[in-house]
Amino acid sequence: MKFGGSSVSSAARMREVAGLILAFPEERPVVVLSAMGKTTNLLLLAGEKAVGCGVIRVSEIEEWNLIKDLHIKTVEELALPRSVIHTMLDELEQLLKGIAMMKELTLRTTDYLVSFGECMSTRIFAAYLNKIGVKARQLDAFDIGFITTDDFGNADILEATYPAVAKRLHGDWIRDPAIPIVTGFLGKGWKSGAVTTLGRGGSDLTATTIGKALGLREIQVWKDVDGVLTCDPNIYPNATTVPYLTFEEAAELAYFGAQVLHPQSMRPAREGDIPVRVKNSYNPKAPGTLITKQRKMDKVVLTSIVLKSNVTMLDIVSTRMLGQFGFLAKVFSIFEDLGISVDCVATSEVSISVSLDPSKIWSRELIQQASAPIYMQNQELDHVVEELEKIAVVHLLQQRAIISLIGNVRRSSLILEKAFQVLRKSGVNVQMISQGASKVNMSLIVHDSEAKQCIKALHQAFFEDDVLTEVEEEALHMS
Ligand SMILES: Nc1ncnc2c1ncn2[C@@H]1O[C@H](COP(=O)(O)OP(=O)(O)O)[C@@H](O)[C@H]1O
Ligand SMILES: N[C@@H](CC(=O)OP(=O)(O)O)C(=O)O
Repeated sequence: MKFGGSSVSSAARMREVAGLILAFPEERPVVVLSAMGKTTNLLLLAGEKAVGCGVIRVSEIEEWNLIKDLHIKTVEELALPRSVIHTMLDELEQLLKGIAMMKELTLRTTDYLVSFGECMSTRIFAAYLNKIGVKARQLDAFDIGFITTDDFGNADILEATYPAVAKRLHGDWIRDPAIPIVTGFLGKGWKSGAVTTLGRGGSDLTATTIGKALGLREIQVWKDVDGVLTCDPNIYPNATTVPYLTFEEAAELAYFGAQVLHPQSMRPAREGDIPVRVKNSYNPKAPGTLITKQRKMDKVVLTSIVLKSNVTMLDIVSTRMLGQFGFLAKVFSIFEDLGISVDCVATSEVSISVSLDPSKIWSRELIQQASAPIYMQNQELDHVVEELEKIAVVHLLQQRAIISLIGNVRRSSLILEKAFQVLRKSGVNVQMISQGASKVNMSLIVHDSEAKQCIKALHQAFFEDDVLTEVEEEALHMS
């Protein structure tokens, strides 16, 4: 069972979560927790401020004080001794002073800094369960076998993790049975031995990794929404719960920007064929979303609409210095060399249009907060364009958005017909379309400023107009 930051944001929420775990007394759950509430963001901001504020003023950093007050208040309200987090808070303050002294914050130090969030939430929660008579054991993921690449900020879990984690959790249980309370989001770099993080929202991946390692019956991820919804409720509040999804649909949805699941989190669940249930810790009676290998698709047209904003597109037209194969290979080798990942692709004989994954071009944290400063985006993009211009004419299109229509591939013509009808009525011009042969995702690129309005119009047409048009009825009958 994984509980996200919103589920453990206060003492009251921790009591609720304890209640949810105890509601299944016959189960032997493994619990994964994220940092309390917005602690990860606060730690990142505190770190950035420490770089420039000087050692003496560290104690005045607003975010540091918010973190300290929240954790102390939680410990007090749960009637736990302060010693539960005392050492952690002291170490965290020392670290912030160290950053202030060095006047620099490397990616490696950033990962160590944000790890305090999960290290504290799990210590508090395990102490609380023990206090109410439920035997629990706090575990730091980086100490129990989560071995990752050394890509600080966005590390990948290595294969060796599965046997190591299984051995440790089994061993612990046999020696001294207790509910494991594991830090989400964290790992240990295999070369550096330092703490790494799995990318924002990475606790989902921690949970599915444990699920696969132990071959569990089900993985539950508890959030603050009734499951995976038909679109982001912050963009359009009429979004409704999607009751069933396949791993493939969920992975596409997450990869193309739905914040509700970590992009890589479906992989271990799919490999281990372990169902994932997304539930709402604020509304536990709601059935949530069940994600499995297969589901009945005959009545399914569209499943969900996802938005990825702040996307950069490159329109690359060959100068014909290379043949067609050589051209495509060269373009992709440039992206590979610069470590840039491509989301959508459309090609013709002599040109290729691609959209670039914003989180791979510049720092994830800056993207998370808002858009990165323009000078920073441009510096990194200039380099790509410079390389590409050796073989092509390149047009850079910024502030674009990818609208992904996740749905039934066998209904793709129907979905596209309806989508284009809606967009035409809204006066929106689609700038690029991308669809794989057997994929569940059709992506449309529009201007960022029009994207939210498009999502609303598409949602209304696909999910709120109860009467299916003639075309749809016909298509459904033909199946
Ligand atoms: N398609 C979607 N379905 C559900 N939630 C979504 C979707 N797209 C974006 N969200 C946002 O994701 C949030 C839940 O994800 P997250 O913040 O990572 O939860 P947690 O911190 O509890 O793990 C929701 O509160 C919602 O605002
Ligand atoms: N605390 C980390 C990891 C995580 O998974 O968080 P959440 O479950 O609250 O999205 C983050 O904010 O990215």
